[in-house]
Amino acid sequence: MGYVISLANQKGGVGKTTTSVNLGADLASQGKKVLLIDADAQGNATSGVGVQKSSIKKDIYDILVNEDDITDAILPSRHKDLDVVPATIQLSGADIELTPQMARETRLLNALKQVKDQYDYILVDCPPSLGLITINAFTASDSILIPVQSEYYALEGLSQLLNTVKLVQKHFNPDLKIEGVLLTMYDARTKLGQQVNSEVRNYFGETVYQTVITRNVRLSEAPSYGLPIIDYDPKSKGSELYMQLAKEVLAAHGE
Ligand SMILES: Nc1ncnc2c1ncn2[C@@H]1O[C@H](COP(=O)(O)OP(=O)(O)OP(=O)(O)O)[C@@H](O)[C@H]1O
Ligand SMILES: [Mg+2]
Repeated sequence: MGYVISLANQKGGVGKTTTSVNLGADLASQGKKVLLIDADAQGNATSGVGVQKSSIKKDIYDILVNEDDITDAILPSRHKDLDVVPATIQLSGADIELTPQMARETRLLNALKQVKDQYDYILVDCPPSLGLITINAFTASDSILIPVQSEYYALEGLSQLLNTVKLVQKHFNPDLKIEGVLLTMYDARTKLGQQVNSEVRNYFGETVYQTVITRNVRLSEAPSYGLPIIDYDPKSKGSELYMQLAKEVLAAHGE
């Protein structure tokens, strides 16, 4: 049965998509069957795994708003054992369109029931907001992985995020857990980086991964080639670190 992990933080540009794409590809490289769900209208996870816009017939908007069959939206990525449900700019109107609809929070949960047993892990790349799309992701998830950028105000907004988790636990998904907190774009040479690292560990304790993702220019280049880092530059530091993260995630699941 597929284990569903949402990658979420309503702060923009903290590494949600980079982590979704690379953790997804690395779990697949470790022999897992992975489905990556792009739940952001920017469609960065979609292009990041090499899916061409012209090959998209249905996308996550059709699943959430029209309740179309999710199997019609799933596409293979260029990485073995990594499939994707793409997103397009269409999704930008979904929050407003969903608002007056029935069972608007459980659309993704219901859609995933159909394909859950075909995957080991399902990763949902959330948008930088706590709106209905993120609520759908949390309602459908077993757990949430929170990327935190090693910058000033790293912890800002996290209490709001945790509050949304609590609301979803209360109303829709009592078993929702925090999978882990991941420090991203870390620069060990700066005092600030070290400070944020210890602040985040003080706040979240054991939940923070041992693996810390440092800044690595290869990680920012890979998406423009439509490749996860393991295919773009497997020997890079970024690739090594995301593989380490994948192993840490697997170990936490007893694998
Ligand atoms: N470890 C890293 N080293 C260098 N660049 C990185 C790293 N992680 C992410 N980036 C770059 O930083 C930018 C933001 O990352 P990403 O798109 O993963 O964040 P996000 O949280 O998904 O953003 P959004 O909130 O807009 O969806 C991207 O250009 C990405 O390539
Ligand atoms: Mg993103």
